[in-house]
Amino acid sequence: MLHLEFYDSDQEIERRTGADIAWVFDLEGEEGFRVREENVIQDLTELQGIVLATGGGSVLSKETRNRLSARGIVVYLETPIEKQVARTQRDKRRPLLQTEEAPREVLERLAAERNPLYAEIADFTVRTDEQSARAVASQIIDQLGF
Ligand SMILES: Nc1ncnc2c1ncn2[C@@H]1O[C@H](COP(=O)(O)OP(=O)(O)O)[C@@H](O)[C@H]1O
Ligand SMILES: O=C(O)C1=C[C@@H](OP(=O)(O)O)[C@@H](O)[C@H](O)C1
Repeated sequence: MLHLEFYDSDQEIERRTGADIAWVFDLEGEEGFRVREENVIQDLTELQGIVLATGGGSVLSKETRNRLSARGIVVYLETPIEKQVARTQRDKRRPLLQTEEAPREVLERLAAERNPLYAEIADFTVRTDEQSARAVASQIIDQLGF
């Protein structure tokens, strides 16, 4: 049976810094966070036999996009804005959403900038709004042909 190790770029940043993501944003701003994110993804994409969940903003880096495309099979988990709003509304750990601006507007702005970048590197896309996380995972496994 195939065994894949799971990594998450945010968790890896938190492990290396000993700080949570919100704290990294507070101390170093988004710019500092993005440098850390790029470095972590550079290291993790050197590994084999892993599943890597990246932060949603990681694709803003061209180097990261190139590394993900070159080293892995990229699955774009597509979620409509409506669902993104619902799933994040009680979560206080997302610094980009802790602003005066309405979450929906922020999410729409981020989507407009990022969706073309997700599309650019995705090997395939799975919608996450119509099914449970388990069903999404099973659909990905089917698509991969494992
Ligand atoms: N397919 C799904 N069905 C229902 N809830 C989901 C699904 N996928 C994610 N969620 C929920 O949405 C929230 C955000 O998910 P998360 O995986 O943290 O998103 P991301 O890492 O992309 O920001 C979590 O509370 C999670 O349980
Ligand atoms: O979209 C973004 O820019 C971010 C998404 C977060 O990760 P998730 O996509 O796992 O929520 C985390 O990296 C940080 O708060 C910034």
